[in-house]
Amino acid sequence: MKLKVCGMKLEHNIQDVAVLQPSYMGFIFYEKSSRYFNGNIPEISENIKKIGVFVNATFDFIRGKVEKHDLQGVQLHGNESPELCQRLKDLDIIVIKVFSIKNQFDFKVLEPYEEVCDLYLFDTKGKEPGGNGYVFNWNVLKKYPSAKPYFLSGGLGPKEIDAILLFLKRPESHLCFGLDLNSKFETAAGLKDVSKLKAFKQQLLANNYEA
Ligand SMILES: O=C(O)c1ccccc1NCC(=O)[C@H](O)[C@H](O)COP(=O)(O)O
Repeated sequence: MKLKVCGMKLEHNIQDVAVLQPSYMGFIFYEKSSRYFNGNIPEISENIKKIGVFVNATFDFIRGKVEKHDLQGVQLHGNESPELCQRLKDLDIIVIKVFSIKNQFDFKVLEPYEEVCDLYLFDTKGKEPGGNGYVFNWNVLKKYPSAKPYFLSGGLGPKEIDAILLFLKRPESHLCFGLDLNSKFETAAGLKDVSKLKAFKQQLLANNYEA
């Protein structure tokens, strides 16, 4: 099970979280977010993929951030078109398209994205485009029609570990590729609590999920 720690902001905290070796780290390039990243990413292990998070940004803006920060992938949280996803995929980076869910979801909207992104991320629909801090109804994923792996996201925190472990035993989770962690592991916006992340990872490992 891959772990993605999203909404990293401060250099020392990035380095501390990197010690835990999450597979992915997310940096939010959306000015309205309290986790907006406007710094420099310190040297971290090459095993950690750096993912830029965007909301309805232009191709040139995204490419600029990919080049400046040597990002290995992008995560798109707005109404980005399949054409934009294709242009980004042509840069040879990982393209993660986000879809937000509450109690229902029309999976037909995935169809135009099937060929043009690498992974989906299912987040909770809320007031903000991301980082809303609560879970959606995972039963919706029982109808997931695609063969594409996805990240489960939205309000995942230490208190959700039992529910997550149960979910991972259910058939609809068989394409769940990773867990995306954010606000439930913070002491302040963008500042991750390393001990909470460490404990969460250990609980996954204890249940035989490589993380
Ligand atoms: O976290 C934000 O502030 C944010 C703002 C705008 C777009 C995306 C954002 N976060 C991206 C993520 O991948 C979060 O991890 C995801 O939305 C889940 O967050 P949370 O509900 O806090 O666990």
